[in-house]
Amino acid sequence: MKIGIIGTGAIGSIIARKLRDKGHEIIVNNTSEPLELEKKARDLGVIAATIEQLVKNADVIILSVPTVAIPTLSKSLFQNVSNDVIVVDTSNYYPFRDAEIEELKNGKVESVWVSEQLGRPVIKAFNNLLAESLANGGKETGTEDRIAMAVSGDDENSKKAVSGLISDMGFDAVDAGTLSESWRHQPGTPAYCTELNTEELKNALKAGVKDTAATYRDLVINTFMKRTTAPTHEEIVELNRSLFPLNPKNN
Ligand SMILES: NC(=O)C1=CN([C@@H]2O[C@H](COP(=O)(O)OP(=O)(O)OC[C@H]3O[C@@H](n4cnc5c(N)ncnc54)[C@H](OP(=O)(O)O)[C@@H]3O)[C@@H](O)[C@H]2O)C=CC1
Ligand SMILES: O=C(O)[C@@H]1CCC=N1
Repeated sequence: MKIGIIGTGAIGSIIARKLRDKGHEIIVNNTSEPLELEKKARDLGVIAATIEQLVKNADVIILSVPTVAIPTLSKSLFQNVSNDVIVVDTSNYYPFRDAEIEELKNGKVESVWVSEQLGRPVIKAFNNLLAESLANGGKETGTEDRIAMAVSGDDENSKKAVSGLISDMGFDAVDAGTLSESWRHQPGTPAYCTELNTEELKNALKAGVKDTAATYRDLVINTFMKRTTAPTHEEIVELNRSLFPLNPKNN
């Protein structure tokens, strides 16, 4: 497929490399000047494009930027993009990092808000695994205990297509329902950054509680901010798992 990735940070870069390796044609954009963007694209082994070229030429557009950057995208960016083009949102909202966004602080489902900002439907995916899991946790289809990733949205065919890309990256995809249900894999839920297999993730998605998610999200951040050293990947996964006593992967 022809895949446009907006944002070449931790997540955009990992997705670009992995899907390139699976034979997809990847075009990327970020906020850098053209020469720097070209260099980034060369390093990733993909093609650089302006954001306008990218949205014009991709079958799937993966938006992988901080939440706070989403309202800064041009309101006309997707105006002439066909409805057949799938837009995927990888974002997670962290108030301490992404500024105060009243609607999100008041509980609006994050990807519903993103969809409203862009003025078109989105599929939510690639948000409930840490960069380290995405980079190194992938396994071949059918491998025992393959890590699963949640995918939500309102169009079944789009979810199937994105699930195929998730599998290409080495993960099982679990359909988490409609976009309005996608809070079930936001930060602070049992499905978030807990590295579960398919059955476990299905149960974790069911067990989520919307009203407590923001409190758990902030508890994790505050716990790590009190430390003088950065947490390891294992420590982040362990703390997220420990928030939910029923997590089957708790020690
Ligand atoms: N890190 C993680 O473990 C995970 C992160 N996420 C979510 O995915 C998203 C991306 O995360 P991550 O990769 O870590 O973020 P980074 O900060 O590493 O990268 C953000 C990227 O977005 C680009 N960018 C910002 N604004 C724009 C814009 N207006 N137009 C084009 N590009 C833009 C930046 O460009 P430039 O390079 O020029 O600065 C950069 O390449 C976030 O919403 C995050 O919450 C989801 C799962 C896990
Ligand atoms: O979305 C994010 O940026 C965060 C970082 C740790 C997990 N997800």
